[in-house]
Amino acid sequence: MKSVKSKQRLNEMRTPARSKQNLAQDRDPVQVYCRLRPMQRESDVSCMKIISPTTLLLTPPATALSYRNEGSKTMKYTFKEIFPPEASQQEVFDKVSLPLVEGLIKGKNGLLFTYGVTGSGKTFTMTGEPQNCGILPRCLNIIFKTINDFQAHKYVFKPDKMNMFDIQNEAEAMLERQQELHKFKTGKKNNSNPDLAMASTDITKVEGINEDNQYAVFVTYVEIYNNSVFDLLEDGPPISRNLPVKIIREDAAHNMYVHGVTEIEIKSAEDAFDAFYLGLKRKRMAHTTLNAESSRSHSVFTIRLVQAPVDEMGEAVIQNKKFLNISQLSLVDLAGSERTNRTKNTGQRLREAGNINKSLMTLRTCLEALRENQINGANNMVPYRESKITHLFKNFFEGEGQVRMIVCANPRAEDYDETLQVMRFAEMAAEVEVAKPQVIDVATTIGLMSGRRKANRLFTTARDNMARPEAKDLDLDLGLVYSLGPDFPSLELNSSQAAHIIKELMAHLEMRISRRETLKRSKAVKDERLRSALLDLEKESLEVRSENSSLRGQLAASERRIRALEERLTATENASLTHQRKLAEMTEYTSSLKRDLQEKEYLLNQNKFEKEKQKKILERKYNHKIAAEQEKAKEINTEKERLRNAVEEKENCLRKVKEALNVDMADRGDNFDYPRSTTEIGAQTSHFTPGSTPRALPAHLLTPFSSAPQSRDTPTSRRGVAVANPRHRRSLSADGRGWVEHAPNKLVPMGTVMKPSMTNSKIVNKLTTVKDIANSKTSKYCLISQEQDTDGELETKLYKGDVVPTCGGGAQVIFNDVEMLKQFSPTRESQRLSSNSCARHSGKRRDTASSPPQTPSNTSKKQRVDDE
Ligand SMILES: Nc1ncnc2c1ncn2[C@@H]1O[C@H](COP(=O)(O)OP(=O)(O)OP(=O)(O)O)[C@@H](O)[C@H]1O
Repeated sequence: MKSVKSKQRLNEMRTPARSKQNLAQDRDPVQVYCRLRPMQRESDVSCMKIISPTTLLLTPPATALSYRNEGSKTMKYTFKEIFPPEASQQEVFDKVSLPLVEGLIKGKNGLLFTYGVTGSGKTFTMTGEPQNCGILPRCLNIIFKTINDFQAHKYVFKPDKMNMFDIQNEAEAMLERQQELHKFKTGKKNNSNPDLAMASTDITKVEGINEDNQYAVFVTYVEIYNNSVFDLLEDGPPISRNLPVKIIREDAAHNMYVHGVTEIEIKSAEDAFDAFYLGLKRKRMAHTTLNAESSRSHSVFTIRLVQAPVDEMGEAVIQNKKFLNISQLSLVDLAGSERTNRTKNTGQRLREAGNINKSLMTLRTCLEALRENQINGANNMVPYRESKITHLFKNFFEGEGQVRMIVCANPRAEDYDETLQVMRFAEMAAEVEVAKPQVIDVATTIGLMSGRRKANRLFTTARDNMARPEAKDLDLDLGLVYSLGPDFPSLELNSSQAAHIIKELMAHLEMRISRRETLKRSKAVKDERLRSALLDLEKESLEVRSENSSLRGQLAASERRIRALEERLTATENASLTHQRKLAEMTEYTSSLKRDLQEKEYLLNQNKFEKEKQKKILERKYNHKIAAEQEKAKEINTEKERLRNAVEEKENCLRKVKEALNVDMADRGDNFDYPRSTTEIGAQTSHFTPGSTPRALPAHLLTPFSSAPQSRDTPTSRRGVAVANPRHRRSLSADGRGWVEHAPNKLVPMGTVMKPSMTNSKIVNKLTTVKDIANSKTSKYCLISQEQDTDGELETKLYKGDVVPTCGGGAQVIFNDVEMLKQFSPTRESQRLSSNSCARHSGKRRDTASSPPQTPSNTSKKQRVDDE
């Protein structure tokens, strides 16, 4: 009979659905929390104030509709708890969701939904952000942390497509795992998401897990859009316009479920995130296809935890579907409520808004009806079926479970009217009561002792340890496993087999009695052993105690020593502090010195830089000057070239004249022999050109008084035509530009008529300073010298040159002409003969083919010599 009863209890405990008899059960109100989001802009005005951890005050702004109707009447709303804008995700999770997860682990159902105006933070609260995850990822994390060591192998529990689960044995499960492995190898894609950073959130375990159960987690993710249910985890192509709409059905235990929904078995939090992100991705793709927005749909993520007890050996799951416990936690992110006339939506949006508002209104109506029924004991029909969302969660309100709601609110005044509606709904929802879930430990009802799995583990460890060589001397009794044997056989008494069943039962009971006796005996032996072990322990304990008291004495002495050391340490620390202070001062002083040094180094560098700059400027200037000098030298060369050309031209002219004269004389019968060429003339003139070879010039061009050339063979001489050489002036020829006349102190007066005279000149006897020639006025230089020739005649030479400024600021004299003045007596033969040598100049003698005219009046003769 006991077995029948336990069967009944098992059937009751399996699902969230409870029939009307639950009304008599303990009930809990729907727990409503409120979370305020931070204001987006500083200019936003808040219409809310938290006046206590549970009370919120709403003040209507002048722009609100309700202000027109009700004036500035403030409204107070009470919640289980209010989370201010600065509340963290962890805080919200700990207060709201952790108890639901604890319930789930213990086999209880839970429903959590976020409700609020669009943009009030529902999704932020439920899903969160990658680095600041919300309730959903935290739930997944903590569930897996808790059940990790007690998970069943994959496919041991398998959805039966009717909202229940089958249990497979290890071999079947392994076969399916292998098939899955093969599927993966043949290219099943991985949906891992980079946002999995959420997985790293550090969350501790939930306490109180039943260690004698094996667990498996299954998830589904559906979306309710325009009052149609879509499966977000369905395999296949991304959601298209032909969305397969799912229907809601009731299972054998009167639980509502989405028929044909994809339920994925999850083995780790990472797998769960993969599934969640796959759903999110499909949701976004679907919304893009449908041109919809995420806030326009309700999304429901359901975690189902299946647990079943392990057998008496503590190893495998008991292969009995009836022992399964299925608990579920549904996390619902409701679409944002809004007033259509405020958003001015049209077309598709208006339809969406209409559907959202309709489903939220249905939720409200259902809760109102429930509340009425609960308060007044009425039996009004609750219109769950009018909306998919209420239809799906009917069991939570009709059956057992914990229902929690987070009302998200944006405190800005703009949202006041919508927020007011949300608050009214929340107030009403908080009055609805839901039956407290009851959970029965199946194992105890069927006589299984707790700690089976632990015992099995210890047993296995001990057996493994015994196999180790160091344990061979140990006397261990692994003994019996304390179990009364297999399950009771079927106890259903029907007339035909009653005798047989009773017989079977008697045999079973006898076996159990004998087993009990054996166990008792074994227990007595073990008790005895335990007692002696305890005695040994007691003895050991006494020894330890005495040792302990001696150690205490030592400890006290040590403590005294430590105190003394501590005092010394304090004194040393004080001294150290003083030193540190000094060190800090010195460091400060050093750093100030360093700063000074750096400043000075900086100035030094600046000076250096300035100097470099100056140097560069000077170099540039100097280079300019050199370039100018070179330019000038080039000009001079060009000028010289021009003059040379002019001389050549004139030479040509003269040659032509000479030829003409020759012809003329020949006509007249004169036989006058002129030199044929300039080489015959022998007189050479050279311009001063640094590095150039002196060029030949006809002699008659070199002498100011040169007459027509006369042949030596010719007895008669004839005066030639005086030709003016523009370059070679005769006496008084110095032009008017600034001359420096450098003459010896005592010039011998010669009493000549052809006295060189230089106007605008400066006479110096000695060049003492550079300024004598290096100034802007001086451009010519003349050095006058007097010597005696071999005949004792006085010879005056004028070395003439151009003063050219140099780039260094000085001047150089380039000698380009020598004038010579010489007197001799016409009566002296020797003097006459030597007249030819007059054309000679120190080291550079010129031979003139023609002699100057031998006239008495022409006693003074001047010859020009171009010299370097
Ligand atoms: N408590 C909060 N702290 C910081 N930011 C928040 C908070 N609540 C909401 N937000 C921010 O506000 C914005 C809107 O939030 P969210 O998308 O969660 O609103 P919603 O109510 O889900 O909107 P909808 O109904 O349109 O989907 C997001 O950028 C989110 O990051």
